[in-house]
Amino acid sequence: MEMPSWQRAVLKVGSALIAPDDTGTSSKYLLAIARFIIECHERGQEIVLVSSGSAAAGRKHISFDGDKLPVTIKKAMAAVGQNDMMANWSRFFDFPCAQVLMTHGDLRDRARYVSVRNTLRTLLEHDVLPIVNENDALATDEMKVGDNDNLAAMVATLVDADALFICSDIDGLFDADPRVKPDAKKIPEVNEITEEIFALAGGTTNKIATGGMRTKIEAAEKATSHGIDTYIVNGRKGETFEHLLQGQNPGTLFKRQQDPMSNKKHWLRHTLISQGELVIDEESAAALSRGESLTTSGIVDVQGDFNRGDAVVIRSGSTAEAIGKGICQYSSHELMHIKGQEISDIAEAYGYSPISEVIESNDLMILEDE
Ligand SMILES: Nc1ncnc2c1ncn2[C@@H]1O[C@H](COP(=O)(O)OP(=O)(O)O)[C@@H](O)[C@H]1O
Ligand SMILES: N[C@@H](CCC(=O)OP(=O)(O)O)C(=O)O
Repeated sequence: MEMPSWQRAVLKVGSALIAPDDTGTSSKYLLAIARFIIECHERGQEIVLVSSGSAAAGRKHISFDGDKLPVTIKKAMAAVGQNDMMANWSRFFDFPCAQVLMTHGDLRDRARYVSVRNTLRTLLEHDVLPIVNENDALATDEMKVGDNDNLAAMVATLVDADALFICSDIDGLFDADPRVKPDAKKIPEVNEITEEIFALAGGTTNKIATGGMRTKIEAAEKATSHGIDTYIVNGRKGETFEHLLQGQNPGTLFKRQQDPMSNKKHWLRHTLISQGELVIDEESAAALSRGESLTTSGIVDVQGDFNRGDAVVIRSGSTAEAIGKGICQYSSHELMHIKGQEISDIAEAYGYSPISEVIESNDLMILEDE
């Protein structure tokens, strides 16, 4: 099946390909992937590699026999294995590789997001292969993306890629997990990612992997809504990369949406994690869908505990539906006092003139925009 052409792609490689057993990194599957990267490089197509496998590689240095890997052990494995993983990749290329480690903290802060974006773009301009991973050794639960499928989708939007290739140990998305149902059928193309598509996904059976199929579909949802074609392919098969080089889809293609979201709206929707909720009245909901800002007077209720600058979900008081998400200029504590009031009344009651917009239209994404 023919695939759309692309100029810049993010290639995500899972742990099962980097370190397939307990003996550390292996070149078994990487050789074919590296050849693909080199061929793309020679054709002038740009690649950003998102590589898992630091923890899997670190198993060789830090032994652990139990069933459930403690977080501290996994972090230590990641710290030592990251080095091996980078060295394993670098030896295949005669162009330089750059290690870029990030956490969700670097992506949800707009200034840091722009800074990472500039670094990645500069590396590409200078013909360096960026190799991205989550900074597992340092990331806390609150700070991490948690899986490299979603991280790869965020990186793909960061660098404005036109394709995302997720290389796993399976031929694509099947109508059930083939390891559980051997007669499951592969789905070559997905035009729209619906709840039914998510329902097909099972978890992973690999102890050291993170996501399973669900996080790959989440990644596809993020990337396709930014106009990026997303593929799940089998990185264990050399012919996968021959097909890709010939412009043939060897796995599952999730087709990009025709009207992709702007960069900032995409970041708001898919990168920022909301810390609370604002319930608003009907009049305000109508104003928001006309592109206006959210003001204090339309807020009926405030839920959660958030600070100024945090993202919040906006919910309609009449239908209880989530209608948008935005960056809030007030903390939840402040809003509890001033919700439902006109700005002039607040000024009179509290003796100061607060900012009239609780969420500026610029910092707001309405779900019906998608
Ligand atoms: N519907 C499905 N189609 C294909 N694979 C699925 C499905 N549901 C669950 N899986 C499982 O997802 C696994 C791939 O995810 P994972 O182990 O996290 O790999 P990676 O390390 O490449 O991220 C497959 O080996 C398969 O067992
Ligand atoms: N950042 C982690 C990998 C996380 C992850 O998503 O793993 P995988 O499911 O194998 O892609 C590591 O390098 O070990």
